[in-house]
Amino acid sequence: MTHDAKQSLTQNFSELTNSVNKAETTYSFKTQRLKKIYLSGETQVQALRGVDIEIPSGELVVMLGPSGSGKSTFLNIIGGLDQASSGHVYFKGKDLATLTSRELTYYRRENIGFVFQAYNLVPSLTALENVALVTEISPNPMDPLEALSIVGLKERACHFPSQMSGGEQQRVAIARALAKQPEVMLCDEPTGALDSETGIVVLKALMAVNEKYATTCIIITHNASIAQLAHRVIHFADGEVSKVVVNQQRKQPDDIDW
Ligand SMILES: Nc1ncnc2c1ncn2[C@@H]1O[C@H](COP(=O)(O)OP(=O)(O)OP(=O)(O)O)[C@@H](O)[C@H]1O
Repeated sequence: MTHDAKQSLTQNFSELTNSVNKAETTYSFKTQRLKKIYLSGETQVQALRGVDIEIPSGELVVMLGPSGSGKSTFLNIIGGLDQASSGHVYFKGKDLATLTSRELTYYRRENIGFVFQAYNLVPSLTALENVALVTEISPNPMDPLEALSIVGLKERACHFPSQMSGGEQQRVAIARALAKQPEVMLCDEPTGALDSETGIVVLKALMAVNEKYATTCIIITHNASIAQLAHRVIHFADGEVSKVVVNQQRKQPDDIDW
């Protein structure tokens, strides 16, 4: 695609999201009757059974629920990695279902930072180069070194992934997601592979991102203690939201029992 075509698409999407009803813009996401059915041979799996939820901008949200309750499916759909079978996802008021696949690519690239349990760093690139990979294709990136500094790794910028611990590699992955200055960070089990001490450092990095940039952070975890850090806790059960709890008091990562 030519540079002009890219610019035009980017502009179109910005116009789409900027032209939304102002009342909607305090929410990063709203979903309505969101359903997802996976077909596996002759079997149908109802992963989401009609999820209605609002996720306010700037919040740190934790999603809890048993294995298979639909958390990752939900995250993948709101992140534009997968499509719902029916229902709606509104990002700042704009229905994702109306976007072409190309617009969806721009939506993901410009608005969403992904962090997964696997760090997915390029082994032959330094920490700084891994972060710079993303900033090179982002319209509004921050300096990669600044992103590394927010996660406490400025001094490790020239190190390769093999020279870093799991927690450090995950912090590089967070810096990489953060460096494009996304509206939202979607984190699927970001501490799943880490011991408690390292996990706490990673959670501190995510909280720093949420506080410093008001980035909406949505974190899936199996560790119920992590819910104490959140503004809002969304419980999933059997493809539905079973409960939403707004924490009146939040804890700091150092104060939770892992
Ligand atoms: N690509 C797929 N094809 C078929 N079924 C799928 C697919 N992805 C997920 N599922 C099924 O959908 C349901 C919800 O899965 P999902 O991964 O969203 O749950 P989860 O709450 O994230 O689980 P976990 O905590 O184990 O990651 C499960 O029954 C799962 O087996």
